Amino acid sequence: MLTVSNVDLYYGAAQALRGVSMQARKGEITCVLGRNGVGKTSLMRAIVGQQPVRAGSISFQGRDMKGDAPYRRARAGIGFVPQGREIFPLLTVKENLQTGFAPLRRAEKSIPPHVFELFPVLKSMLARRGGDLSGGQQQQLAIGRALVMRPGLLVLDEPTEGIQPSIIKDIGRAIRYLKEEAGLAILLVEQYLDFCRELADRVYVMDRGRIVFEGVGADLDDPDVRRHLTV
Ligand SMILES: Nc1ncnc2c1ncn2[C@@H]1O[C@H](COP(=O)(O)OP(=O)(O)OP(=O)(O)O)[C@@H](O)[C@H]1O
Repeated sequence: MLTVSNVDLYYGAAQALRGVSMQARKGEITCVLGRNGVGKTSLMRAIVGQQPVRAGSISFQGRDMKGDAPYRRARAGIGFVPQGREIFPLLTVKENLQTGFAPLRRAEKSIPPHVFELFPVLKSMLARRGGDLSGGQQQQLAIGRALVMRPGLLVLDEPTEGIQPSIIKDIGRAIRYLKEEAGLAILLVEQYLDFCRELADRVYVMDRGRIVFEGVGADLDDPDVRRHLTV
């Protein structure tokens, strides 16, 4: 389980997170929603160690992670699919997947079969360059690369952004499989409300650096919650 407690995060003098507390549990999908610029990406970057926090604590499976570098968190089981995917355009699909080997022990350096079962397109495109894939295929590759690290927690920052509906369905199906069959904890940032409502066991809504609502997927129909999400 991931536990974030009272986290403050600053960019220079500007405070992006204000006393943020939340949890993501094994076998559950936790969605973080909110308008543009409210701090969702900052929270994900704090969790995976890409952005230092000034106060508060972040623990995963009972271990304090706050001062740990990103590779240590990856090794501890935190996988990250960043906003914009950040795949390597000049490396092949296979090489992109193999970059996920970095935190693994020698005996573990293989691509788990469920990566190709969830995203068969990756298998048929192993020799293609990442940059030649469509946006949706790149998103599947970014998820596949995170799965190569055998995470216990998968953090996804807006996986449906700019993706065509058929691939959004595939990604939704994959996320549900990873929760139900692989027992992962899933933490998902989303702007796409219907996607969250369908998938989420637990939702957090952010506004101006704070968590302003905590509930379940069905609560997304509540007008008070909608108020925080409409521009
Ligand atoms: N590297 C940075 N340097 C300075 N300010 C930043 C930086 N990254 C984000 N911010 C600011 O921090 C605040 C929160 O941004 P963040 O990207 O976390 O929000 P978000 O909810 O993820 O937005 P979006 O939905 O647009 O991705 C914003 O005011 C943003 O301008």
